[in-house]
Amino acid sequence: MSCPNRVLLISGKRKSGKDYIAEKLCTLLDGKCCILRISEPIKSYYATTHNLSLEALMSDGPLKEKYRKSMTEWSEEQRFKDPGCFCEAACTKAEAKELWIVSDVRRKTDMEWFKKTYGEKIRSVRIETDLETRKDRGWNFVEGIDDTIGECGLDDYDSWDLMINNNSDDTLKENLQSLVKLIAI
Ligand SMILES: Nc1ncnc2c1ncn2[C@@H]1O[C@H](COP(=O)(O)OP(=O)(O)OP(=O)(O)O)[C@@H](O)[C@H]1O
Repeated sequence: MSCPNRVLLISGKRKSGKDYIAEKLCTLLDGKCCILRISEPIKSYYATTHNLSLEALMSDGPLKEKYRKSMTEWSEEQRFKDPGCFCEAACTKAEAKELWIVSDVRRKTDMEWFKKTYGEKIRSVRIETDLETRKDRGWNFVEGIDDTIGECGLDDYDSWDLMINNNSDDTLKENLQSLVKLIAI
């Protein structure tokens, strides 16, 4: 496993814009970072066993929604055996870069694993986005997803290093500046 100087953990509700912010930040830091997704090893398994395109599962398209529930159930079984298994699998595959951005931290066990593994290198951000905006971006309440630990596990976490609003691009520049400051090595 390669070792970065900084690990930025991004959390937020579905369609809050975690990937969007991660990609904007990554582009701004041109070449110094890479984005990790804890969901990647889960989707990788699914793509292989269901003969699906991993790319389509990773993107913000309908395939991801179709399999989300069943992937969540399978991943819960794996986490029951080893809570950090997908965090570890995502890090094992990551490129050697100064900064890793983990764009889908969803559970307290994720936070715990990263803190235990990368200690002082960790910075965390929670993205807050209004319900109406998330709906405009395609979110709607799905029983078995939006009321589970994978979506609500960090709702009551109160030790974020930074909280940002992502309701529109009006605050994007300001948000990116705050993030750059936060990850200063
Ligand atoms: N500030 C923004 N301005 C315009 N569009 C945005 C903004 N933030 C996010 N979006 C759009 O909203 C949609 C959802 O964003 P994104 O996929 O980043 O959310 P997410 O939190 O990663 O969602 P999920 O948890 O479902 O993976 C995308 O189409 C993205 O382009």
